[in-house]
Amino acid sequence: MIPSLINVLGPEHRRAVKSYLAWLAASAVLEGLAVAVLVPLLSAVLQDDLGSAGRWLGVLAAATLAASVVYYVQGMRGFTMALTVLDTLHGRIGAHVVRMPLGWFAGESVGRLSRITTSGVQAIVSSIAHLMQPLVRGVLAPVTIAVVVCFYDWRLGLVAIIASPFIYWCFRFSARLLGASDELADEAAVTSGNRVLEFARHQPVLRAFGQSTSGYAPLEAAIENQRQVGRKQLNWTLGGMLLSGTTIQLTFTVMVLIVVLLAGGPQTQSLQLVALLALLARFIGPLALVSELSGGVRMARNDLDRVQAVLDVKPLPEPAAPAVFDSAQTGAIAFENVRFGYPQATPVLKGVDFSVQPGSVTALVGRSGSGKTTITRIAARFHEVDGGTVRIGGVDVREQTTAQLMGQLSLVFQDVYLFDGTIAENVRLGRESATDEELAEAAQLSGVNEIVNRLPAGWDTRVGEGGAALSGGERQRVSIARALLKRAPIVLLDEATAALDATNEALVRRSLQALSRHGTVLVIAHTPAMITSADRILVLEQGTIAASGSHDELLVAHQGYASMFAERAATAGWQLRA
Ligand SMILES: Nc1ncnc2c1ncn2[C@@H]1O[C@H](COP(=O)(O)OP(=O)(O)OP(=O)(O)O)[C@@H](O)[C@H]1O
Repeated sequence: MIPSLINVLGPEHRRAVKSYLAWLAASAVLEGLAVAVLVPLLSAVLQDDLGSAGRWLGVLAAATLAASVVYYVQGMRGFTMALTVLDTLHGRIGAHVVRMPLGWFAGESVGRLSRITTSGVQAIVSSIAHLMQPLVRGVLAPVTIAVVVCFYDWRLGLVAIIASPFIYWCFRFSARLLGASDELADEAAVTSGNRVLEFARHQPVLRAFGQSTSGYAPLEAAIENQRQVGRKQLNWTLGGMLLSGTTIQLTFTVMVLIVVLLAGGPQTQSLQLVALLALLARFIGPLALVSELSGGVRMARNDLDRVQAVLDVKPLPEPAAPAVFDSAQTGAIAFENVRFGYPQATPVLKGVDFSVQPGSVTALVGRSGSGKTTITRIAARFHEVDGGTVRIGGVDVREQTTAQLMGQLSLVFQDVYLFDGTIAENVRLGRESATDEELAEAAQLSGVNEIVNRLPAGWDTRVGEGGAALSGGERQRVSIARALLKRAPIVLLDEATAALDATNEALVRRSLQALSRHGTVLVIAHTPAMITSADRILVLEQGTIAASGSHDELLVAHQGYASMFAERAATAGWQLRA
C-alpha cells in the first residue's frame, strides 16, 4: 500500500510518509520492548536479586515512557497525514480532471469518478487514520517479542521464526482474496449506482413504457449481481480469516506446548514460565488483529489504484508555447481528411473535408447517427482525431492551448446543463464582466427576457440542478444567451429537436442571426427553417461530406439531400414547390 500511496500523493510527500512510518515502527518496537522487559524483571524478583530487579524496573519505566511519547507523536502525525492525504487527493484529482479530454466524461466514467472521489478517498483516509497504526504495531510488536523470546529460549524463538513466513503467507493470501472480491464489488456498485441514477432520472420514459411498475430489468440485474458479488465477498473474506486465524492458533498452541515441556525442566522457574506465556499471548494477540486489518488495507490499496487509474488518464497534450493566430482567419473552421472512431467502435468519420468561412452560417445535415455531433465534439477537441487535421482560427487545434481553443468557441448543445444558481448567474457564465446593458441585449435576442419577465423572482429565479426548473426550450434559450454574451468567434450549435415549439424556433433563428453578426456559426440543423436559413449546407453521409452548397443548389444536385429535406419538410408541415 505504501508505494501506491506515495505514487498517488506524488514524490513531494515521500519524506512525510516515510517519516510517519518510522514513528509508527518506533512506537511498535518500544511497545514490544516494554512488554518483553517483564521476563528479566520477574526473573530478578524470583531470584531475590533486588539490584537487578530495580535496574529492570528502571528500564521498564523508561521504555513505557518512551513508548507513550512516541505513541503520542505517531498519533498526531497520523492525524496530519490523513488530512494531507484528503487534501492532496482531492486537489490532484480536481487538477487532473480539468485537463482530461472532454470525451472521457461520457458513459460510466462520471459515476466511477464520483465514487472514487467520495467513498474511495474516504476509505483511503480512514485506513491511514485507523488501520496503519494497529497494523504496523500488530506486525512489529510480535517481531520484537519473538526476538526477545529467542534470548530466553531458542526453541520458542525457532517456532516463531519458522511460523512467521506461514503467517505472512496466510495474511497475504487472505488479503488477496479480499482485494479480488473488492474489485468485483466495486464494479458491481458502480454499475448499480449508474442504473439507479438512470432509473430515477428517466422515470417519465420508463413509466410510459411500463418499465416502472413491472420492474426495470437492467436495475434489477445490477442489484442481483451486486447481491451475488456481496455473498462471494463474504465467503472469500471468511475463508481468508479462517485460514489466518487457524495458522496463528496453531503457532500459539505449539509455543504453549514448548512452555509446558519447559516447565518439567530443572532450570526454569514457574513465574518465569508464566511471564513467557503472557509474552506469547502478546505475540499472538496483535497478529490476530493484523489478519483482520490486512483485508481493509488491501481494499484501501484497491481504492488507491483506482485513484491512480484516474490520474493516469492522459491529459490533452498542451503545446509548449501558445499558438500565434492570423487575425484574418479568426472564426475559420477547417477539417482536413479527418478520421475518427470512438474506442472499440466502428469509425464514424472516414475522411471529412470541409472549411467554413469566418462570419458565415453553415448547417450540418445528415441522417441520425451519421456523425454530426461527433464533428462538433472533434472541433472542440473533446477527442483526439485518428488522422487528419482540425484547424480552428487557422491553427491546428493540437497547437493551441485549451484556453486558446475554448476562448474561440461557444457551445450550445441539445443537452443543455444549467448550474444550480439563478438565471442571471447562468447567463453571466458567458462573460462575467458583461455590463447590465449587454446582459439585457443577450436576454432580449435569445428570448430569456420573456422567461425573466414571467417568473416572479425574475433574474434571481433559481433554475435547480441541471436547470430542472426550466423547460427544455427555456434551457436552450439561456444557453444561447450565454453564447451571445461570450461573443466567441465561433458558435457550435446543436439545434434542439424535441424542445422547440414555433415560438422557441423563431427565437433560436433570431439568435442565430445575432450570433452570426459576431462570428461564424456551425449549426447541426434539423428543422427546414434552420436548414434554409444557413448560407451553406454540408451533407454528411457515410462518414464523409457527400455534398455542400446552398439549399437550392443541393435540392437539384444531391438526391440524398432532396429526399431527406422532403421528409423533414413533410414532418414540419411544409410544402415544397417546384
Ligand atoms: N461516446 C460514444 N461512444 C461510442 N460510440 C458513440 C459515442 N457517441 C456517438 N457514438 C456513435 O457514433 C455515431 C455518430 O454519432 P453522432 O452522435 O455523432 O451522430 P449524429 O449524426 O449527431 O446523430 P443524431 O442526429 O441522432 O444526434 C453513432 O453511430 C453513435 O452510436
